[in-house]
Amino acid sequence: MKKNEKQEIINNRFQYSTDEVIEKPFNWKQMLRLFSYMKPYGKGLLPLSIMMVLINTAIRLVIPIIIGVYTLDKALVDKDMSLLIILVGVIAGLYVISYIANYFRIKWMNTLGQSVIYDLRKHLFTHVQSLSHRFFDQRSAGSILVRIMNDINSLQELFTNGVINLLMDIILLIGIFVILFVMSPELTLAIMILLPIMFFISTSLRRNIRRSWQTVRLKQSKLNSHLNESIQGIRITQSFHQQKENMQFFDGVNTETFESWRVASQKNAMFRPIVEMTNAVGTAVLIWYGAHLIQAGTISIGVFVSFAFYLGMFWEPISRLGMVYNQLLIGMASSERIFEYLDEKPIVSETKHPQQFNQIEGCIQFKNVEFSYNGERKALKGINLDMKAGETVALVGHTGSGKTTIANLVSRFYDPTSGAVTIDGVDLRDVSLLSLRTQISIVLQDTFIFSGTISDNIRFGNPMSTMEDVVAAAKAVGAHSFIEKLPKGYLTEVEERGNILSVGERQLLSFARALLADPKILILDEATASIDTETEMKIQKALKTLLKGRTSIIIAHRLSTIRDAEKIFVLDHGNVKEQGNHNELMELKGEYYNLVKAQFNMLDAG
Ligand SMILES: Nc1ncnc2c1ncn2[C@@H]1O[C@H](COP(=O)(O)OP(=O)(O)OP(=O)(O)O)[C@@H](O)[C@H]1O
Repeated sequence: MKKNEKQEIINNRFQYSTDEVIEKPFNWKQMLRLFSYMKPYGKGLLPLSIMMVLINTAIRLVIPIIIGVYTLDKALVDKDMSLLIILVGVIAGLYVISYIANYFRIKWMNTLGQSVIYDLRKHLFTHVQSLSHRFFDQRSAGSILVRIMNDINSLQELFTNGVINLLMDIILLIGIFVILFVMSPELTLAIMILLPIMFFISTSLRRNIRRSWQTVRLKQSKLNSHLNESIQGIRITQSFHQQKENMQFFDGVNTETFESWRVASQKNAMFRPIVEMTNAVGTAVLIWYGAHLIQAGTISIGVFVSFAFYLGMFWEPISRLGMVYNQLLIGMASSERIFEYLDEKPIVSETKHPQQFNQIEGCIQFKNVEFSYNGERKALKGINLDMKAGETVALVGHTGSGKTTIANLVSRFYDPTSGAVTIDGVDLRDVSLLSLRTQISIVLQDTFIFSGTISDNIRFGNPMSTMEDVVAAAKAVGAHSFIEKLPKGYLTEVEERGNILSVGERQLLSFARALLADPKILILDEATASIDTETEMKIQKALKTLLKGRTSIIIAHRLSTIRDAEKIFVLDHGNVKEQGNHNELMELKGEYYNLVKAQFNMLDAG
């Protein structure tokens, strides 16, 4: 294979659904929404910071007048030394006040900015946690991370410096303009003629820059998705010795990110030279036309000097406004993406007055339930299921037949496309989600273990339970003996995903977790598919304890584990093909019989 072809294959090996470019014009409504996060500080930090800004700006505006008009034109011309000393003292005093005001402005603005970022991140994370499974089906974990971390971080600069700089610069500009105009309208107009030219050049750059920053965000999101996936899948990568290829892909994405940054910051950098060029032309106009006005006796030397001071001060806020505008553009792109998540409604939502499930029997019914994940292919095609309270029900069927989908609907991670799922006769759409999920525990084959101690993991569904409860639950499901052998027993720290534990041990842990949560309904998805016979026997014993007194749905490929189930549903392409207990179904000599026989033959052959 040619080198290029190989690179092409590598470049296409991972496809990440990147966020589409959200291309909208500058949106005041959105800005207001963003700034509404400052509202809680509207009576404290915000007015205090604004006050500091006003003090600082007023001082900066008044100093050139004192220097030009009073020091030069009065004290020096009149040779009034005592006035000169007073004026020097006043200027020094004003500078000290301005430094102090500046200190507090920076301090308070930083606190305000950090607080806004804290609130926004909290709001976004709380909201994302409440979203339905479909939201997470459609997005990579990496791209969600980018929004909660990077997009919010990029607003930090805007809230700590941007907003207040904007205010300060606008006041400065208006102030300077008014003062200049009062001092000499002709000279002001001569200099200001450059403003529209500058405005025109900078606006044409704006759109361009905005797009570039959006591209940067997209590339970053792709990079994050790949990083996240690479680390999660590192074991598979290493076992298939694909590190080099992975690195090549990473390198490609990394280079794209770098390139997009380069382009965006290059465009960004063009603002300053434009401003400086205008500054130079402005100074030339001032010297040429100002000298002419002095000669004509229209303005004094003091006014001319004040003008020079103000002109020096004038371009600085203009150039900073360009920077703030960029921050606003980055902020716009980020906030659009943040608000897009915040506006996402959970597709599984509660009615206005949902019913509380406090004490339930646990009788589950599926009535003509049809369901499709994507609106195209049906995962369930109008099925009817009847599970009595306290019954152990098994779902079997070939891969993709819809078993997990049934479990998803019982937990109401999705709503049926048509038909209804009921518990104790109540449609799940009318039940409070919290009260429903408190009644249900799910044990997945790929048990998720969180970073923390073993006991924290068992306690996950019932954080208030005592250590005695934790140990009792572990003993009941046969997990106690292996936990005891761990270096620190129940206090042993396990990292994310529980890598130090075997699959069977993780499963026993999740059984203990489920038992401690004491649910009325238990769902075991493929819970015993990947363990050895000895562990399986242990787990069978544990299961007996676990299933007692609960309605249990077991999804298992190992048919031996469901022999005792009161009812077995055999699924086929989203339909219920057969139902009955083990003996009835064996007698039927249908699909179930064939499945059992196939598995028996396979074991025999093995
Ligand atoms: N999140 C999803 N988005 C889109 N389609 C999905 C999703 N989850 C499952 N499907 C599809 O729905 C169908 C039923 O899937 P389901 O997970 O219920 O099968 P299953 O019987 O549990 O399979 P297995 O035994 O392999 O776990 C399959 O065709 C599957 O491809």
